[in-house]
Amino acid sequence: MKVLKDILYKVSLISTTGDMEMRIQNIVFDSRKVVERSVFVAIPGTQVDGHDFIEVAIEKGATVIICEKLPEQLKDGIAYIQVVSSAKAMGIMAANYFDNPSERMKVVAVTGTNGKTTTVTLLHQLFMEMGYSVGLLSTVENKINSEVIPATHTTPDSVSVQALLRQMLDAGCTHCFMEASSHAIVQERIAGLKMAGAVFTNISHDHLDYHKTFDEYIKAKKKLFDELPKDAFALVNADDKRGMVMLQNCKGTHQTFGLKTPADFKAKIISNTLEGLELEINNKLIWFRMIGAFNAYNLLGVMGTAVLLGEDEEEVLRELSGIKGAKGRFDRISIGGITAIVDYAHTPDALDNVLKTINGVRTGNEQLITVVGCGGNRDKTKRPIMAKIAVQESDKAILTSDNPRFEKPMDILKDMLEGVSPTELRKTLTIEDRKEAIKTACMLSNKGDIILVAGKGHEDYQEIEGVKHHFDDAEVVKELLTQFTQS
Ligand SMILES: CC(=O)N[C@H]1[C@@H](OP(=O)(O)OP(=O)(O)OC[C@H]2O[C@@H](n3ccc(=O)[nH]c3=O)[C@H](O)[C@@H]2O)O[C@H](CO)[C@@H](O)[C@@H]1O[C@H](C)C(=O)N[C@@H](C)C(=O)N[C@H](CCC(=O)O)C(=O)O
Ligand SMILES: Nc1ncnc2c1ncn2[C@@H]1O[C@H](COP(=O)(O)OP(=O)(O)OP(=O)(O)O)[C@@H](O)[C@H]1O
Ligand SMILES: N[C@H](CCC[C@H](N)C(=O)O)C(=O)O
Ligand SMILES: [Mg+2]
Repeated sequence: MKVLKDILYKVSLISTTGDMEMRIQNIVFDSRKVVERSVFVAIPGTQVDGHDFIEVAIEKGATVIICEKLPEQLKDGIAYIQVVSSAKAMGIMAANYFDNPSERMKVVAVTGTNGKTTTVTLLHQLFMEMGYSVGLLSTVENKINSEVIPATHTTPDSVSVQALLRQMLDAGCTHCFMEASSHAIVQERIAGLKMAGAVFTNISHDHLDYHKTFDEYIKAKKKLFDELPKDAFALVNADDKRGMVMLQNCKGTHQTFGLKTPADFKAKIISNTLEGLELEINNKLIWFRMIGAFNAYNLLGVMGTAVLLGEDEEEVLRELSGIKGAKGRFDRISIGGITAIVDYAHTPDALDNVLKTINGVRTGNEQLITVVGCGGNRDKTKRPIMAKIAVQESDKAILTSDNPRFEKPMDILKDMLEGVSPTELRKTLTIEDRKEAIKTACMLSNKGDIILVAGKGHEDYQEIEGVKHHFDDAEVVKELLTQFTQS
């Protein structure tokens, strides 16, 4: 058990009332999870305000309340701590509670619209191959070396982040590679973390439902770099025009990577096929198993990070050359002469990149059929753009459901269809049921054809009205292709 005043170290306080020597059990931000002697942190959210649950939390046993606005009536025996930002205070308190694990490890955060999971997964695999004990926080899974801890978010809440880092430290980890989503940065889920470095992959259209404007979305990513300490490195994609924006107010060491503009870490694409990428780096030709020009950026981000963490560039490239990447990112399934690609592209830029990659390597004699949908209760403005890209860059597009969440799938499909011109409707099908959509793509395919199933990648569920039903694109594709090519 910890003492209250100790976990408040470095928190910006407005006022305190009550016994600062109080012993506390844990830190919670959800009144439903309060136990005896909990610290309850009241956070204003997107749905409700945590301040409305202060009384309930006290009834359940909370003895410390962290809040931005003090309740009108203060209760005896309870410590009330007023702070500027409850979310930020929670991150710092969680770090103190777990004895600041990030100060004893090298933690690198990766942000950007696309490529975060790929970059951190490659880094995790690379450092494991190089003999380190390594932690991973990612959309697909969290890991302590090879032990998998299921992930619920791309970046967990700050208490979970610190608890996981503590477990990593206890397991001997020297490094942790983590994704920093824009939601997490704004919601201060990474407050209290000491970063050894941060990486910016790129920024393109996504999450405008949450950030409202593209400027606000850029600001969210930039906050990660603004808050880096002096001894950290900031590695950004120089070919993305927002790369330099990230560095504007960054105190850390500025470093860049790129394929087009001069950069500290640069490469040239020599060949790009469905088998992999050949890159020229520092006058050496190196073969990688990753597919698509966009992965050249991810590889450069990984190489730059490893070198900035003090690793030998030659060894890094040797190991990186053999690594495969994250699940559900350009996964190829070949059955009966038909190639299916399962990919997590769920933004316009990602879909465009994946389709351009496929179009760049195909012969043109085969058909390319794309099956894609858009998630419900997420940025609506990306829907027509994604449909337009799918239709324009494929021979046939089958628009279908992704995770409809609490929206009606047909409403999402209507938004998508807004992006398809009347002439392109000829090559567009709309099939709400995702399995039927994949089945139709398989039935329409002949030997040599390519099917892209985009949007869900590694996800093994389809979320409908709050319930996650088992659904795995790769599994469905394998089952149907086997059925059709054998009959
Ligand atoms: C929109 C969003 O990001 N929401 C996150 C946010 O919840 P919120 O602000 O909506 O919370 P709220 O329901 O309004 O409640 C406010 C406060 O009252 C508390 N409360 C609420 C009810 C109650 O009875 N008692 C109580 O104490 C809540 O615990 C909370 O502290 O804070 C929660 C705790 O950290 C997150 O779980 C939740 O993620 C939701 C589930 C979510 O879907 N988030 C997605 C959009 C997300 O974060 N995605 C990014 C990746 C995006 C990407 O880059 O692709 C991620 O990092 O995963
Ligand atoms: N560097 C990149 N630039 C553009 N597109 C990319 C890049 N890397 C990956 N992609 C595409 O974006 C998709 C998602 O990649 P990845 O999962 O690595 O991104 P992410 O940033 O972690 O996404 P999320 O925000 O959902 O966590 C991939 O399936 C691929 O289609
Ligand atoms: N991290 C992203 C994942 C989107 C994946 C896609 N399948 C969807 O459900 O929209 C989000 O929460 O917006
Ligand atoms: Mg991710």
